[in-house]
Amino acid sequence: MGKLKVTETKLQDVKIIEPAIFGDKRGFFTETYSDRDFKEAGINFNFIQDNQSLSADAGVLRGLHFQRGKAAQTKLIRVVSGAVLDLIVDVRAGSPTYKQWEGYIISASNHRQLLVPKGFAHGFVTLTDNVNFLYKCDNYYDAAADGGFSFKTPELGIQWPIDFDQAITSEKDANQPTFAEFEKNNPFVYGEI
Ligand SMILES: Cc1cn([C@H]2C[C@H](O)[C@@H](COP(=O)(O)OP(=O)(O)O[C@H]3O[C@@H](C)C(=O)[C@@H](O)[C@H]3O)O2)c(=O)[nH]c1=O
Repeated sequence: MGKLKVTETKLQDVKIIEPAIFGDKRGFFTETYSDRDFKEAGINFNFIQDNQSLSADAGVLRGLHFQRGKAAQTKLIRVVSGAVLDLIVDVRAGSPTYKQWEGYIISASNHRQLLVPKGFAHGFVTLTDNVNFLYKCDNYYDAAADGGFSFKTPELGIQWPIDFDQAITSEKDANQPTFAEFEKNNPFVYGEI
């Protein structure tokens, strides 16, 4: 039995990973990332950048984001304080789950990690104050390749657990193009990224 519990999701190539947690009277210990164990579990990426964001309040909404072209990123995300609803959309044209979305509760207490493949738009909304959100990426940040579309995407039927009037967002995210605009020049093709 491996140290990692890996669960497939309804979205093609998206996995939830739960490392072993060793609890005792002091608290717990866990290996949050072992290159060997992840590769043995079939999760074989060359993660080269680690990111952290702090969202001070519940109701912060970041997304929906991706990097285009050669700068596309696989992300391995987790939360070390608080809780989020992490929400991703498969935007790989030709994917069996194209345009499908799913939300996952990722929290400090459930120790879940989410593997977000290249060609997914990614975002999250904080469900608590003081969310420290960590993620590994297999490609460097490239401001020129940074992209996104609006979290308000009625055509995708996304159900965010928040009233958009209450969401705390960046200026950039408040002014992202619509999904329909994004789709006219969708750079992601299933099997080619
Ligand atoms: C993402 C990123 C941002 N930055 C800089 C750019 C900017 O000045 C500042 C804040 O950037 P943003 O507003 O884009 O940060 P944020 O809205 O938190 O962006 C992140 O959102 C989540 C949902 C993701 O999926 C990530 O890939 C990333 O897009 O940090 C870097 O230097 N390196 C990075 O890797």
